[in-house]
Amino acid sequence: MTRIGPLLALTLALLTLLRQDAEPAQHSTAVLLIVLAVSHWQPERIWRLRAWLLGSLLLVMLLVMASYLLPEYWLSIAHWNAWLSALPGDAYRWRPPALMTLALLLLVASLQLNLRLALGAPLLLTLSGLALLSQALIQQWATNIWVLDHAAPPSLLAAAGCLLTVQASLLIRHRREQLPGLRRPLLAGLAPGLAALLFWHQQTTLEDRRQYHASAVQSRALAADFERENADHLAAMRRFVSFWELYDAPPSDADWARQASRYHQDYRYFLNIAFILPSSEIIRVFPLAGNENALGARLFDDQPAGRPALSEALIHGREGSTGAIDLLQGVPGIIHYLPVHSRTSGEVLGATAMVVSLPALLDTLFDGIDTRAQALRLYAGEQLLGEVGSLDDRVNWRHRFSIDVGGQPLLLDALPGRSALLMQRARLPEVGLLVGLVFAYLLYLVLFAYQRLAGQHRAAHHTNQELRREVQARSILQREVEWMARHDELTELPNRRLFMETLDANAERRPLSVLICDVDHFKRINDHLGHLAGDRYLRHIAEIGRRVICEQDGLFARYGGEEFVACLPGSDTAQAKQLAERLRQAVHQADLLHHDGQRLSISIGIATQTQGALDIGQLMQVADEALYVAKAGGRNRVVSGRPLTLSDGTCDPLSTR
Ligand SMILES: Nc1nc2c(ncn2[C@@H]2O[C@H](COP(=O)(O)OP(=O)(O)OP(=O)(O)O)[C@@H](O)[C@H]2O)c(=O)[nH]1
Repeated sequence: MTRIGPLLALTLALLTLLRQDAEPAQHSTAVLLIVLAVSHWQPERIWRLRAWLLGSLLLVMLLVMASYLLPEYWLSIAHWNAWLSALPGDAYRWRPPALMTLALLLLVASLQLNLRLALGAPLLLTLSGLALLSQALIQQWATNIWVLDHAAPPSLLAAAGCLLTVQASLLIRHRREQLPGLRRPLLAGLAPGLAALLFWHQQTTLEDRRQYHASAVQSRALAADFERENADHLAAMRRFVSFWELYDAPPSDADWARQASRYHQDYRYFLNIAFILPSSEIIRVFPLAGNENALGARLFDDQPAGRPALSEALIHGREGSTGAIDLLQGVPGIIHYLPVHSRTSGEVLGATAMVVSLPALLDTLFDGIDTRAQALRLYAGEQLLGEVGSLDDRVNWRHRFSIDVGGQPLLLDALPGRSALLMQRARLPEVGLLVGLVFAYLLYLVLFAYQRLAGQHRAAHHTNQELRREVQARSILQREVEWMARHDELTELPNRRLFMETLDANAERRPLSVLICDVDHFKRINDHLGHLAGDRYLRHIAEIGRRVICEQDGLFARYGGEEFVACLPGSDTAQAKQLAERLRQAVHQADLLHHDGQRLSISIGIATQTQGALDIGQLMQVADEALYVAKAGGRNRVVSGRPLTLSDGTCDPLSTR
């Protein structure tokens, strides 16, 4: 599609360009499409050509859009025409329709933006599609009272559609992974874009109707002027006739000339004012100059077209009017015949003829009318009686009015000129459309940026959470490691290290006792009941030790293997012995049996320091010796250690009491 599309668009545009009957606006649109189609190829060596083509296109289309937007009093159509005088015809007629210009402008812009999502290319393409679609739909709903051409022909719409499809497929192919995130900004941008298009359509239709009705009213006023002028000169001629009725005889030459000249002055379009005898002979005519051939003419014979009207006046004594006929003077005109009755006898003395030259009447009426604003044509039936104004560049409107001229119907056609209508035309529809589209574009950009930022924020938040979880896991691990460094995993008691640290921490405390407890014949438990049972026994002893020792604010720890130790700050030998005894008994009474049913027991050695500097090594050694004594003494007993030797060489006298 990316190769065939531009080729197809190029062909369609070329075919339109070659059509003889195409409007100038179609030619210019076709040229723009051809340049745009060529810009879709990306010649590797001459990539600058493409940038140059697109830049020029953008400039041209911005100028065209400006011509739709700028108020007439800022930059008049005459100015545009003067600048573009090199183009044949009226430059305004070369201007592509507004929606087509917009659709192409959006296509060029999205190509210039390299179809980047962050710069709004998807929205531009969608809006361009909407502009093309609405043109196709407008053609269906055409009201035929457009001032501006709103729709390009189907071939050009199809060409633009091809280029749009090419760009859309390129965008989908290259930015596929980012498309799912586009939904929200695209829909949000489309809503005001669509509203702007609808607003434009509604406003432009209203403006067309307003201009149509305004020009119809203007033309109707002209028709009314025409009828009024006709009624005025008839009324004047009736006054003229009543003067001759007072005269009661055919007028003399001098009198006729004097009276008729006044009326002729007021109504310049009277070719002449004549007096006709009942025999239809013209005996008086004013002005004589130019009407010499009329004087003496017998109208029944010489102007048969006017005979019925003249008979009305001369035979029946009523006003008669010829309608539009060819006059003796060789121009189209209307003759009104008004009978002149004798004041005394009432007989018809003759008739006054008022010969109206239609071209002169039209000149009088249309004097001062802007012939660029409208062309006027006057018909009698199918016969064209006169016209003013050029018929070039007219909109497709015709206001037709029937005018009663002395009982004869004439038709007045008013054909409004396009450039005058453009001058009076409001720019609101196009301005509204542009403002709406700019708003839609900005909304897209804001939402797109917001969505992208929100995505980045979510990713950062996710990473943060991961990091926090990692830190938590590591700190738990750290605590576990720290705990394990100071505790025994099997019994969960403090281990040897924590025991030593506790002793260090209580180095100043006196008295200070330690117990070393050893399970009696534990090997037998392992051997006969298995290591798992041995472990369970150790955990049970640990539980008993923790309960008993911690009650006295002491620390019960596993020293290693089946050996436990207790640190009893503030306990003298007696208190330590009492506690050790309670511990021993508690273990002995627990439900811990050897395989042969004998109760499990422990032996405990005690060492107490009541004064002097703490010597942990000696303290532990004394307790160990006491344990040895307890073992040697038959086990399941508590033995206090020997007195400790202080650093000054004296004995700790209270250490065994
Ligand atoms: N199940 C188990 N056994 C252990 C553990 N640590 C040490 N032991 C066992 O404890 C036993 C200690 O035995 P010995 O040192 O010979 O002493 P004993 O059998 O308790 O006899 P006396 O101390 O002389 O009363 C050994 O069989 C070790 O394998 C442990 O964590 N779990």
